[in-house]
Amino acid sequence: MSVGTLVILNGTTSAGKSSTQRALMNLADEPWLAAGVDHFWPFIFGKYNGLTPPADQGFHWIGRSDGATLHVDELRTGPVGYQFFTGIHRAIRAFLDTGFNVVADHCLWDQRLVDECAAVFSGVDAWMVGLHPPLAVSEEWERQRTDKQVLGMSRAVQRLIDGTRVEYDLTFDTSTLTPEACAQEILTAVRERKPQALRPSGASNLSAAQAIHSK
Ligand SMILES: Nc1ncnc2c1ncn2[C@@H]1O[C@H](COP(=O)(O)OP(=O)(O)OP(=O)(O)O)[C@@H](O)[C@H]1O
Repeated sequence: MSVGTLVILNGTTSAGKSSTQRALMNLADEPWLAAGVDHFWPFIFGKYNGLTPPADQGFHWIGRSDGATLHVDELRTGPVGYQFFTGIHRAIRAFLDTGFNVVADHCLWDQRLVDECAAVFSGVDAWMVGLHPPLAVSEEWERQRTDKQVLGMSRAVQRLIDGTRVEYDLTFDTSTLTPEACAQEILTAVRERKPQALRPSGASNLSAAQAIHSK
């Protein structure tokens, strides 16, 4: 059985990742699974994700809640948060190993996550796709959302992503393209060439890969 292809859609919150993911699944001739952060988030949703302990061990949002809306200034990831991401990456790898193609929404807000993806998805055709509308646009989409009452998250996560050394096979300004146009271009690239951006870049990556494969 051959290993499936992976498309990682990396971008801040309200960047258009889920919209592009849905479009890709609809446009593709073969099955693609949506398996990304949004889908696994309910696994940890609760006290390890929020403003107060024990969220400092998971996903610690620095900010305030005024009851209806969470105002976020900063995000910090604790050991439980990193462990959770490792589980997500390995679960995606398990789907790929069954032969499924996977399109994963992700917020690679830490170089450690980028390096871990390079290790876990070693040997997979893994496309790194950046979805980057101007921050003012993702903040406007954030304000308009009815499914989340959170402000400031888009800016906080964008700042973290900007601090990584992630490289991309493709990038899109989702403020100027429809999700369908982005998805079509990704599917064409997947058909016609090989991805190159996600690769181990140092000794720490090698040791991460060795650690994973020796388990
Ligand atoms: N190209 C676009 N044009 C107009 N609105 C868009 C576009 N892409 C996304 N949006 C809007 O922005 C909001 C967030 O989109 P989406 O859920 O796809 O983003 P996301 O990156 O997956 O966000 P999150 O990480 O918070 O789940 C939605 O209300 C969506 O309708």
